[in-house]
Amino acid sequence: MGVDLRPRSGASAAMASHDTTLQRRGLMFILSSPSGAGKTTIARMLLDRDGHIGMSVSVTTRPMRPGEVNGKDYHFVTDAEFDQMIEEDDFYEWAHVFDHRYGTPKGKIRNALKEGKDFLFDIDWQGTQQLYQKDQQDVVRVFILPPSLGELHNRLRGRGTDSEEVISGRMDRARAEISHWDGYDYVVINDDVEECYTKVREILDAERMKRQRQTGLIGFVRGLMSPDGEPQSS
Ligand SMILES: Nc1nc2c(ncn2[C@@H]2O[C@H](COP(=O)(O)OP(=O)(O)O)[C@@H](O)[C@H]2O)c(=O)[nH]1
Ligand SMILES: Nc1ncnc2c1ncn2[C@@H]1O[C@H](COP(=O)(O)OP(=O)(O)O)[C@@H](O)[C@H]1O
Repeated sequence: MGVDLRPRSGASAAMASHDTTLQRRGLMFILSSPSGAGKTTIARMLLDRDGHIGMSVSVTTRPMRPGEVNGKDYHFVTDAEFDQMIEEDDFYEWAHVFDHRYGTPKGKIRNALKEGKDFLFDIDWQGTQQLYQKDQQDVVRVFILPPSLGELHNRLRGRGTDSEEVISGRMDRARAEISHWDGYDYVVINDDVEECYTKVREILDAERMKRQRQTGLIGFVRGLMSPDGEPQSS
């Protein structure tokens, strides 16, 4: 039997006009991968195409790469500045990665989550574990794998941002990083970039719909069950 797609009129149009966008809690969407597998590429696609997610910009002591922007890709700081931030308890988490330190600043994340804002984190497995221990209910962990180690090497070379020595250090660490795949909720292989993006996007959309994140659901269902049966959408 077909579905009636004709425009609605009268009472049925009024019934259909309820705003059923329910209030929800934001989430902390973590993307991790061995260096070169494509998490920065996927993160940028999400930021460009989804107006509801913001980036958690990490602080790092590593030098800026050509094309990177201070305050957008990272907050680039000296060792002394990083030490001071640790002392002042400014980090949610921080870790040594390669020869440098990286950390997630506390900023305004907690309050923004309550208001329904989502945050994207490009952090490694150590940071992921720390965030998960602090805030299991808000964290969604996605691990991106390359289709092969040969392709990973090609991508690191093709990116053109690291010397051969740095690339070989990153390749040496790739196996160790991949061994943490089972500490994640989802694992996606980045072969074709658009396909990978679509899968990551589907994960994000489904996680946003989770019952426990939809804080407006209780009021909505109470309204439905009230004598007049009118939903309340906050
Ligand atoms: N724990 C933690 N790891 C981070 C943070 N920021 C970046 N990283 C990780 O540090 C690693 C190196 O990052 P980067 O130098 O940008 O190299 P890339 O992964 O090759 O682009 C990556 O695995 C990032 O996910 C952070 O705030 N905390
Ligand atoms: N699916 C893909 N196919 C081919 N090249 C890719 C793909 N995904 C990413 N790349 C390229 O590989 C390089 C590494 O990607 P990047 O996003 O910087 O990785 P990561 O942030 O994980 O270190 C970049 O030059 C990027 O354009």
